[in-house]
Amino acid sequence: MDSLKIIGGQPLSGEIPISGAKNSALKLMAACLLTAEPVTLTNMPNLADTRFLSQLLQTLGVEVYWPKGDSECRLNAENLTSTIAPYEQVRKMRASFNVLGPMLARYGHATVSLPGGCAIGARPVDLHLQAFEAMGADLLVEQGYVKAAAIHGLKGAQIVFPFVSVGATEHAMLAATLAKGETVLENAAREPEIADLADCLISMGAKIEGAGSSTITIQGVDELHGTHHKVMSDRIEAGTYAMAVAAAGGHVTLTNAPVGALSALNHALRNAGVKVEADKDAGTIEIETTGQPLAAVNVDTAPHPGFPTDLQAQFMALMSVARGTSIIRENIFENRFMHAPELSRLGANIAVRGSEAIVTGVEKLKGAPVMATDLRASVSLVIAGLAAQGETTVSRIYHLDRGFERLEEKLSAVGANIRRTSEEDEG
Ligand SMILES: CC(=O)N[C@H]1[C@@H](OP(=O)(O)OP(=O)(O)OC[C@H]2O[C@@H](n3ccc(=O)[nH]c3=O)[C@H](O)[C@@H]2O)O[C@H](CO)[C@@H](O)[C@@H]1O
Ligand SMILES: C=C(OP(=O)(O)O)C(=O)O
Repeated sequence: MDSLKIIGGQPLSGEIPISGAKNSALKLMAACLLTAEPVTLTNMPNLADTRFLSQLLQTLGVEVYWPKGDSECRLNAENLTSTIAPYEQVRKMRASFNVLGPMLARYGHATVSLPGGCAIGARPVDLHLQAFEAMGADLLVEQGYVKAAAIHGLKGAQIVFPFVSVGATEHAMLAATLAKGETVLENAAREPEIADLADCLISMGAKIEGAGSSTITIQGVDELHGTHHKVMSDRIEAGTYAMAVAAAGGHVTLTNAPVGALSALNHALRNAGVKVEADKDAGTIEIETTGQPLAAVNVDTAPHPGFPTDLQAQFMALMSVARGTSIIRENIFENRFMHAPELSRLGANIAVRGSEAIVTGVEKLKGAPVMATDLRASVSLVIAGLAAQGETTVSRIYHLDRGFERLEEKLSAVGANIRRTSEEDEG
């Protein structure tokens, strides 16, 4: 199993290119199931998650042309050979559940295992299922699988989500593109990845209005066609590197950055005393520290445009070295503080009380062996390791490989002392 060895204390300087967004790419890949024509996605991130989904799509009969390391991926779902997505593949990743809606909408039936994903809470799929039922599907949940049928096709519906769900919004939108009549999604998620998915679907012939707002209206069409679509840049990756620079110190420009999608983080970083310059035309975000200690800042995670839960662990690592006490509230997932005890191994002072973490900044963290527990928790340990004195070893980094493309290469290029080791290297 691979680990990362980090010698902290090096300031970072230079440029970090931001990859395509994992959380957008996965739903865009699922969209290929809606059409018999090829869908070509560019700016695709090469990640364990996107490669897993490509394997699942191939199991269903999708022809995938995606050479190793390439950022262009061509998907052709002309002839599906199966509409059953098996447990062994779906359990690995939450977003693989999103193949259900497109297959149900195009073929009138689909059987998909209940999903896996990061262990950050219970993560039921009841809102997804309620949306399909409202669209006329018959559902049976049996032996860990959702069996869905809509023999005469899905029909448009008025769906009011009781709370905001990114996955359910995307899933209902995907299915509604081929339903008969109008679907209105109320209290829809407003994450930038939803607008990216809608843009791609519109370029395939879908009729969608309001994506990016809390009411999305979809007029179903009879069929969709192929398209070329560029995956949006990863705001979580960009935010993570911004915090790595803030924690380690230095001056870095993030290129191909999702300018405009990170306002809650930028606001928090500026309040902490970090210089943040976003240039929309150039697609860059410049991050620079002043040499002064960071100020403690409170954050509450919330659906977009609030502070993203996927940046909460990284912000906790940053606040571990700020001056004063910050309160971090996690409002989206009920079990997303697993990085706190690991950060404490490096000397962080964090008390967790329910959905609140009280972080009292220390002057210096000290390197230690730590273990990654989920994707964003893992990268928070990398950030802390970059800021710490001495050597930190982060083990179980297969979590990191799910969502960060060439992490150690990108960080080394700006001066970080970080390298990947495998058990064989250790002898
Ligand atoms: C692959 C992907 O894009 N993952 C992202 C997506 O996850 P995901 O789409 O799973 O997150 P949701 O927005 O759906 O989850 C929000 C909350 O709603 C709950 N819920 C959700 C659906 C449902 O049917 N019932 C229910 O109770 C969840 O348990 C959670 O507490 O959005 C999250 C919130 O921004 C991010 O942290 C994840 O990185
Ligand atoms: C929680 C995440 O992913 P998933 O929803 O696939 O578990 C994430 O990207 O931070």
